[in-house]
Amino acid sequence: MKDFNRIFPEKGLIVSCQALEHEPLHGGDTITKMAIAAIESGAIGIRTNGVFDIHSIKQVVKVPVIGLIKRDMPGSEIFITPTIQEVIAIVSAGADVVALDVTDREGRLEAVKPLIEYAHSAGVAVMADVSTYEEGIAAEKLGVDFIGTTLSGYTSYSTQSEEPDFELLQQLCETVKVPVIAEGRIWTPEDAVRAIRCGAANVVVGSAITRPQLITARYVAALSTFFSSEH
Ligand SMILES: CC(=O)N[C@H](C=O)[C@@H](O)[C@H](O)[C@H](O)COP(=O)(O)O
Repeated sequence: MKDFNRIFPEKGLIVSCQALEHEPLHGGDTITKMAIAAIESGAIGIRTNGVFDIHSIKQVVKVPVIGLIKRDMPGSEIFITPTIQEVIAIVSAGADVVALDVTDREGRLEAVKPLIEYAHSAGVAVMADVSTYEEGIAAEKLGVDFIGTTLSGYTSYSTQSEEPDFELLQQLCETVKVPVIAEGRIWTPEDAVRAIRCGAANVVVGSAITRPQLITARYVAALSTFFSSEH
């Protein structure tokens, strides 16, 4: 088990900087610049996807980087760091923490064991992205270093909501010994503070800071609602 306090000695904001191929900010050094901007403003860590961005961000920031690789596997719903190949690539790219899916789908709770072992053998911590309380408990038993509420709302059987899953966060914080990271649909500074009040060790914010297309869409939707209600 890694020493969480050594990786993130202070509580604070981790900014998720990610753009998949179909997203407008994908490519070049855009995501690295996002990460630099986040760090300049006080973020204590970065979460990012893919070997290129992990490696490039590690060259220019001193804060810990949580790395993941999203990969579509035919016939599978497991998307975040599905196999050991991705773990090896994330470790080689220099990430301080590997994030991976620890959901109760497709026998994953068994299949993920060698992925966790590999990261630990390389001296790299593991963040378990879970969607339910039971998965969080299972993740702790598997020896992960911290647990994120990342996948709540993204499995068919988890709570579906537009809001962050504060209930899951609170339940996990009250039960597990490993630090719990609040992640998923945190859109306001108030949400972030509420997450810390629930007992979160840190808060990951992604789209609300680094996906301008989604930020823009929220403003456009609010204005459209207003204009349509005028008539
Ligand atoms: C479900 C999934 O694939 N989540 C991904 C995990 O890395 C990212 O796309 C999210 O941006 C990240 O979890 C932060 O969440 P939010 O963008 O809601 O602040």
